[in-house]
Amino acid sequence: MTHTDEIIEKTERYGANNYHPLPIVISKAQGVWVWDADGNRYLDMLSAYSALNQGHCHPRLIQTLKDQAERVTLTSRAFHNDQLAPFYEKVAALTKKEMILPMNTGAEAVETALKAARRWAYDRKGVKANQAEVIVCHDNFHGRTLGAVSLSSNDEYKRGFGPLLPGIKTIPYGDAEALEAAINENTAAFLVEPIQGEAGIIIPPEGYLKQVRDLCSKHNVLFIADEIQSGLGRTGELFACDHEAVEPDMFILGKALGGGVMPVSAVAASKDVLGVFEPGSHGSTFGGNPLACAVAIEALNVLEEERLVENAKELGTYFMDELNQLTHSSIREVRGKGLFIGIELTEPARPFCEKLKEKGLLCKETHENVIRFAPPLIITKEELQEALDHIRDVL
Ligand SMILES: Cc1ncc(COP(=O)(O)O)c(CNc2cccc(C(=O)O)c2)c1O
Repeated sequence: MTHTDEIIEKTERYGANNYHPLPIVISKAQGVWVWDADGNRYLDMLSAYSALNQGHCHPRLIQTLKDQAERVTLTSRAFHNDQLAPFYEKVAALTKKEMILPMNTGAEAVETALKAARRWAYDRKGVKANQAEVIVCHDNFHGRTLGAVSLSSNDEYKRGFGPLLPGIKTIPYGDAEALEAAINENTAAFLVEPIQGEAGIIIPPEGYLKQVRDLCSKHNVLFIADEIQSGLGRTGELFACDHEAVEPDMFILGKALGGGVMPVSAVAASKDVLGVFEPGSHGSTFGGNPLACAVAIEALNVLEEERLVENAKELGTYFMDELNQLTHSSIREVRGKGLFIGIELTEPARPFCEKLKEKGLLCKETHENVIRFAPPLIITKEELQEALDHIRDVL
């Protein structure tokens, strides 16, 4: 039995069966590369679903982690710490928002956004108590907590977890008319992924985000952009909303905000929105901890100073052009923006992901028949060409 086999056997013996991972055990990682327990090297084309935009174990992030870990790691919010204010300042400048609320996971930030939107509806918009509604899109993915799965249209995410949150309306993605029809005087917010990730890299029609912006302004509804997966350079712009020069009322950030080193998420909005929270109304033990904040500040510095957004735009265009020349009969569509790309097949994608793994390329199927490619944004053209060599062998 190999070391890989031993690890997988123990995982299956003790671990809850809530994932179906590829049969690979990663024991080392650096940049775009990972190594399995038996010393085989792979090109990571998934980036932990866009949490590793800066690449694995970025030296600047590891050094920041070590330095901060020797100073202070956690204070709770019962006291100030010297990393939180600089984190606030950095994220506020990045999002052009007045106020930030720090959390840890993406789902926690989504829950925060839902609470802020509902309270804003009651305290600022005058919606009657417990009547606030939030509009979301079919095939959304906003996390696995009970509030987040209440938003989902996917039964496998919801079965057996009821009763779920009331006050949720679901409309087709990309349909601005459906949004206007769903809005009423109780609508607090429209929560949307500017590009849907887990649905299979679904890009809305050109102009959709601008229509959303105009409708939400017209009807005094909060436009909340969940940029946890699409943000921080992934699509070739800083935020996916930037493709249409649209400013949402609220950004939800996560994943690469922590540089793939620490769980860090945040909600960014105006004082009018995030000012609805008063002491004791919301919080988190680890939210805004100094270790996470120090790493997040450096993760954003790396994003800017290593020009990762520009790299994603330039290499994303190259990658898409090359993928569009594939001729495999099972390819239905190649779609994406920047280095956020999906190949939709006419058959299950899993076997192709397993073949690519055998070639030394790691990716994962999403929604059964889509292969998603989302490499770290530090990837070079030469590394992308190596990935393309493997992809051409399989597709
Ligand atoms: C758009 C979006 N919003 C919220 C979340 C939730 O973030 P957290 O996972 O940090 O709570 C995501 C997460 N995206 C995502 C993608 C693929 C797998 C998984 C998984 O739960 O294993 C999660 C996401 O892609």
